[in-house]
Amino acid sequence: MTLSTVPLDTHSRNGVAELSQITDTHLFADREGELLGVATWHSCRAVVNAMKEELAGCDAILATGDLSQDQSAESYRHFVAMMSELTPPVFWLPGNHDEAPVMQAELDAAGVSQANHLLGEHWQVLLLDSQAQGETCGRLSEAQLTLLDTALEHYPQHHLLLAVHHQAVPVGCAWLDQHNLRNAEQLQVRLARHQANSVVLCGHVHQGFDQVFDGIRYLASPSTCIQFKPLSDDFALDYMAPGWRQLSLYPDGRLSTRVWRLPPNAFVPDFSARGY
Ligand SMILES: Nc1ncnc2c1ncn2[C@@H]1O[C@@H]2COP(=O)(O)O[C@H]2[C@H]1O
Ligand SMILES: [Fe+2]
Repeated sequence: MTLSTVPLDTHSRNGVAELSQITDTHLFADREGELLGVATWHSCRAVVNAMKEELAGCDAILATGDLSQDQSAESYRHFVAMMSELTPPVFWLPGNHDEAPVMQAELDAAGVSQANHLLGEHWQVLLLDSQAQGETCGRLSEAQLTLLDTALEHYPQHHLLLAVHHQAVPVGCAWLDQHNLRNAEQLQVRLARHQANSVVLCGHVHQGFDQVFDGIRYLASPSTCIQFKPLSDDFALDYMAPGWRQLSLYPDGRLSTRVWRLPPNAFVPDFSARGY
């Protein structure tokens, strides 16, 4: 496994790289398929429609896993069909619900980039695979950690946006934090040695999150379908609407970001559900 690098062209002003993140679409082969009362194709459709309005100047879109709920080829085709409506190139990594070979085949066939490293003038974006076969939690293999080592060795002055499906720090939901990135410290020791800024971006937790631990900023983002309630020990859904994240990467290493959401009460889930 080697770095597959593509240029991160900054079409926007003053060398600022503009990215968007879409995550945890949980699509089914059947467009009417529901996850806890939310028809995930329809909620993803609505998010993508809303995203389109905000993509002017966007340089790349990051899809951070759990794209499928049923691991079907058709579910990935639905994803690709929606992404093909967007102008910026899309880059992806797998989540615990994904079936990586099926996903890879479908995304390859559709020409979605397999690159795992985007290199701009001041920033690099690295997409890592944290899937642990058959498990809900995540783990970075030696091969994935080597990718990180290589990126940091080759581009020590570049600020790093590291995208990975699982959360590397607790988000404060006990039931979700048991499904975390198990060897997060392997990542953290490497980022601590990096001379430039590091920001870690994940999906998986279906909620907005933005906190700094030991000088590293950790971001998580809403799903395009169901949302999990922040700071709940037991499984709990949230009233917040589906959404996505927008990120601006500045030449001096600053990163500004915001979460966009559909209007309140769009795609209300079944609040009696206790899990899936
Ligand atoms: N009630 C529950 N308790 C613990 N884990 C759960 C529960 N319900 C679902 N999960 C798992 O937690 C995961 C969190 O997000 P995912 O979409 O990856 O998939 C979810 C399920 O695999
Ligand atoms: Fe997940």
